[in-house]
Amino acid sequence: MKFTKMHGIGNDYVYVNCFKETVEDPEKTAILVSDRHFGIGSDGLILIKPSSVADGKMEMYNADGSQGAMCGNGIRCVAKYMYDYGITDKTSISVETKSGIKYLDLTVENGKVSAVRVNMGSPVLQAAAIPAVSEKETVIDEPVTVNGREWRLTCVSMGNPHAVTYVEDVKHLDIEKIGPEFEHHPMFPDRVNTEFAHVIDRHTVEMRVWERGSGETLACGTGACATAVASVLNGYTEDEVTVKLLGGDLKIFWDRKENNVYMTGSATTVFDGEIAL
Ligand SMILES: N[C@H](CCC[C@H](N)C(=O)O)C(=O)O
Repeated sequence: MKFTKMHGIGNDYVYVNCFKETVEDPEKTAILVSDRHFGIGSDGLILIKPSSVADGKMEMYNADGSQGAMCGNGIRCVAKYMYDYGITDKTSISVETKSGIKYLDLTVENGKVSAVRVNMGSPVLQAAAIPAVSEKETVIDEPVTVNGREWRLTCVSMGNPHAVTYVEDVKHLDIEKIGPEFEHHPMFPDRVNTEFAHVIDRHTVEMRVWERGSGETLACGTGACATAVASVLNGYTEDEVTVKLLGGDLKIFWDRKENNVYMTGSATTVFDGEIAL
């Protein structure tokens, strides 16, 4: 199987051009290629496919083989791949996802995409996509007990479920211990992506993330959007927020008039390869 290794500020995936290749069992393939010792090493697998309703289609799988409904860092790399590898020559494109069609604007430098701005759509505050709290309108103060202490969650869906909680110190967080306890908490029957955020000022938040199906990643695009929305809802920041992650920064703007969240960030190609499956 031919593939391209790419990352969005360190959130790395194996990308397969399914305009040319076919992946018979994407769940199994995701587990295999994601292994950082016996495979290629990645946070998961992303298939770039033709679409009947958009310029392309993104199908995303976490490292454990579970399918994700949306991937912010991934869709920026999908757009870069589509332009750099000649699938499209447009600099404003659409990509079909399990969470609807997303619209992207590409920044091209020396003939290659260097950055992408994504309209990530409207945040779902009713937590309809988060069954545990779906009866609530806007979930700002959902208490949950993890690791013997109570945490305050702001639950936001960006097409996939996120629980944002605020901490004083993200650096010394025992995320390997508490991350899985949030991910598998009974209040989230579909599991959840959890963001541990610290507000730096009214335009800046730093954050670490424990992703559903992949564990701690260096960055999470949908998680950065959820964190920005949660920070505005809690009155901590303005509508324009730089989210600082281990792998780099993402610029998030929640356009309250449109009720759309815009995410701007880089996309990087590492290498092309071929793996015998
Ligand atoms: N783990 C996520 C999918 C990947 C999201 C993340 N890598 C991003 O950049 O948005 C989920 O199962 O909902």
